[in-house]
Amino acid sequence: MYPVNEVFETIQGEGKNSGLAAIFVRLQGCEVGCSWCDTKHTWTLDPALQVSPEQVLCVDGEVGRWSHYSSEQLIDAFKAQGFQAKLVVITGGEPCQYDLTELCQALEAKGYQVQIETSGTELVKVSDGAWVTVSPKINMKGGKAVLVQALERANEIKHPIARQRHIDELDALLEGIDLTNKSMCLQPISQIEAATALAMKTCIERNWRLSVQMHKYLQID
Ligand SMILES: C[S@@+](CC[C@H](N)C(=O)[O-])C[C@H]1O[C@@H](n2cnc3c(N)ncnc32)[C@H](O)[C@@H]1O
Ligand SMILES: Nc1nc2[nH]cc(C(=O)O)c2c(=O)[nH]1
Ligand code: SF4
Ligand SMILES: [Mg+2]
Repeated sequence: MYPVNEVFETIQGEGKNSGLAAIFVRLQGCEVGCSWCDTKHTWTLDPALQVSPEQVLCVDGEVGRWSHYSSEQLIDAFKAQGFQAKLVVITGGEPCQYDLTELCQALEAKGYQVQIETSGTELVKVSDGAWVTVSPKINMKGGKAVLVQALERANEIKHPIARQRHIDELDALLEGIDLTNKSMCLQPISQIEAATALAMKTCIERNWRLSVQMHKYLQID
């Protein structure tokens, strides 16, 4: 069973899959504590905020409520909601605090492509076919060996940046990691103008991809 904060269908707004229709499954719980996190309501698994399964089948806003779901119950819920998307994005919170292998396999058996959004602070336990996006949280919980496992498994590295220091930290982190076949993205933190300008400049220099959190400009979830 997985603690689910919200399930909704929208357009993937980040990374290489930007623009694709996607079902989002947001798992509750994260211990990393990024100061600029845009989903702080997912940090705590508060027993007082456990609700019935039907209540998480819509966007949460900022409440932080959650309910337990098995893989089969999630797939049944997608059907009951009439969702059409073929991409399922598992995010959080930090989804990799849970072993996601069985969930990925159950979704893939039903024909879904699975994408995982993770911080690299926990070992990545997913199916071989899952598209893993690592948004590395440097100098935070987890430690170097865990982060290296996540970076090596990553299909995509999507780094949130505001200042040059963040790019320098990423470069140091990626030393020794084989980037062949990895999609590289820079994502400006919180639509800050200077961050966006720096991300664009660096993406042009390096032939990387700009990820602007399209959903925030579109004012959708
Ligand atoms: C909310 S996190 C959940 C998944 C996982 N905990 C992680 O950090 O990758 C989803 C994505 O949003 C990014 N993010 C969170 N807050 C942001 C912000 N204020 N500006 C830009 N990106 C942000 C994260 O870096 C991550 O790529
Ligand atoms: N539309 C949309 N795209 C997203 N891509 C990653 C998201 C996330 O919160 O992990 C996210 C999200 O919250 N909404
Ligand atoms: S790791 Fe992800 S969910 Fe956790 S605080 Fe950082 S951005 Fe937010
Ligand atoms: Mg988000």
